[in-house]
Amino acid sequence: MSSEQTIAEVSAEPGAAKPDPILVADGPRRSFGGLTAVDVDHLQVQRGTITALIGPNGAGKSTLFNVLTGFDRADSGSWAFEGGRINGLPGHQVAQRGMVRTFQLTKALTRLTVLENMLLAAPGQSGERFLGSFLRWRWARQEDSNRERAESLLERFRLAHMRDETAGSLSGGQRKLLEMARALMVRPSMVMLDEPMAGVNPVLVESLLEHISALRDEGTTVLFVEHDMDVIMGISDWIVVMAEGRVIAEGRPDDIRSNQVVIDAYLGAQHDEPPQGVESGAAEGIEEAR
Ligand SMILES: Nc1ncnc2c1ncn2[C@@H]1O[C@H](COP(=O)(O)OP(=O)(O)OP(=O)(O)O)[C@@H](O)[C@H]1O
Repeated sequence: MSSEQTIAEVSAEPGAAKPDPILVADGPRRSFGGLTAVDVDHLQVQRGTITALIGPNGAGKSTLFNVLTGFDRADSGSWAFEGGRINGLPGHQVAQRGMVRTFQLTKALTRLTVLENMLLAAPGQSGERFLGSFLRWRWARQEDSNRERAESLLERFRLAHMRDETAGSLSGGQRKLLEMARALMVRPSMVMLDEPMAGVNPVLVESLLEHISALRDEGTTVLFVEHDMDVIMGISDWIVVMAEGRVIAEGRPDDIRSNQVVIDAYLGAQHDEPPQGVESGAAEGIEEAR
């Protein structure tokens, strides 16, 4: 039975148990001063699915991403990836275990070429100066395989012709492709994408969506934060909705479209802050579907 078939049988409720979860989180909590940014009871991500993490501005989505991937420290909670506890591990160790998140290219990275960006994201980038001759030989072999993988990912993401250009010369959409390609250098079993479509033109959105579907079809689990409701409803197998730090709803796109708690959360958030941009589109998308 495929993961999609099994996810179809899961009850649409916050904290729902999944048939084959790749990630299981118990009580991740993070506050900043008096503000509780994340306070999630329980969350499971089903292996082999595309799961969207959505919610109004300030819901805690990015903070939850940061905490789970070891790029921010939780106040409490424990979580396991592929059955092994990963809370407390730094980001690079979480990535080594196969759970990798994308990052926006920093200023420093935009000065490097596209190919150099890929190679920097490869495994085994440290310790070169301490290597003995045998290890240096092995390292060289590793370099060759990293380069091969980088070249083939650049082909796949249609960036090969840009390999020697600086990353800073890429368009917004091409940068998003590069961010995704970089994440795949370590052959992750789960990728976490933070707003992969932000600022991308419609043609490249299509291309990014195809890449995300292809990852799922190859067996990679995808968890992504996104605001565009058409994208979310169109591509997700499962949707997790956060508001005010908590998971307030979970389900398939059809469950979420008609979920009054979700509609209220978006409208409530808009009431606090005047609707603008994608946020207003998001709430309208949900309202239209009622
Ligand atoms: N480093 C920080 N210091 C203080 N407050 C923070 C910090 N990071 C996040 N917050 C606060 O935590 C809350 C959750 O923020 P977070 O960025 O996780 O939400 P989000 O759902 O990702 O929002 P958006 O969709 O706008 O990106 C917000 O109120 C935010 O202001």
